[in-house]
Amino acid sequence: FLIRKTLNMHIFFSNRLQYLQTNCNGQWCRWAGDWTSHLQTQSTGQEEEDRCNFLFKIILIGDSNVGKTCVIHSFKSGLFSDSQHNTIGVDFTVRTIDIDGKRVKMQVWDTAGQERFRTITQSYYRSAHGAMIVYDLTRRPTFESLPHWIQGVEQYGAANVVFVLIGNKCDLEAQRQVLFEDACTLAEQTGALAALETSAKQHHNIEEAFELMARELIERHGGIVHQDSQSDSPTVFLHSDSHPVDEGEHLEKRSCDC
Ligand SMILES: Nc1nc2c(ncn2[C@@H]2O[C@H](COP(=O)(O)OP(=O)(O)OP(=O)(O)O)[C@@H](O)[C@H]2O)c(=O)[nH]1
Repeated sequence: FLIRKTLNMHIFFSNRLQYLQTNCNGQWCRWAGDWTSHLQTQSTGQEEEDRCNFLFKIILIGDSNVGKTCVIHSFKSGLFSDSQHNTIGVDFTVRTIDIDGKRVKMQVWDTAGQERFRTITQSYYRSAHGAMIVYDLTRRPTFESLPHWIQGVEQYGAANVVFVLIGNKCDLEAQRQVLFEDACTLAEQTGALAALETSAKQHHNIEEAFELMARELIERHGGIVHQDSQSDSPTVFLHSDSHPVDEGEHLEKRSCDC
């Protein structure tokens, strides 16, 4: 397979041989030339916030201090803080994004990377629709433990969970210990949807990572949109306590209390 590496290219799609290109500030991106991504930021009040077309649970896993919490904060608020406490157990945050006019609620679960929380965190894998497996590209050992994390997803997660590999801290280029090509190779070998490099600090590729996941999940769930009898807008849900399902299976419609 092709790996085209440019300075600004940090995302590789292992299955589709398509490339999302983005400049270093994440100002633009192009996916096989057919869409331009600028996630619209949402939430214009509680009522608006409560209405959504899809709900997906995404779990972030990976070694301690790779930047999972910072990635999530960056996604939620665009902010970065140098001083982060280690996550204890699990935590979650929610943000609704707009994908082609559909409101997609992303329930994002942050997990502790420390070994002592492993039993607790693994119990959350099962209900995740997508997993972001994060390593720190300035620390090679965090990349080398990815197969172990992937194995955990395969063992404890649902059969069809979508996962991506995320090399965080790409703002620290001078300290890089993992080549992007190595991540691409691993992504292809393990069936990951994509390999991406992000910087939570510079908010680089953060939106793109979550949008990529959302688009894939919508596609895998058939992109089926049922008409909600209560409103003009089409609404479809995965239960907030749902498990990932085979394509087109068990999509549930309900009022939005996600
Ligand atoms: N330079 C740089 N530092 C980062 C980035 N993301 C996170 N960090 C720093 O890396 C350290 C660890 O970040 P966390 O988000 O707490 O890491 P974590 O993976 O959630 O750690 P656990 O909660 O122990 O699993 C913190 O000091 C952050 O400031 C980044 O993109 N660039």
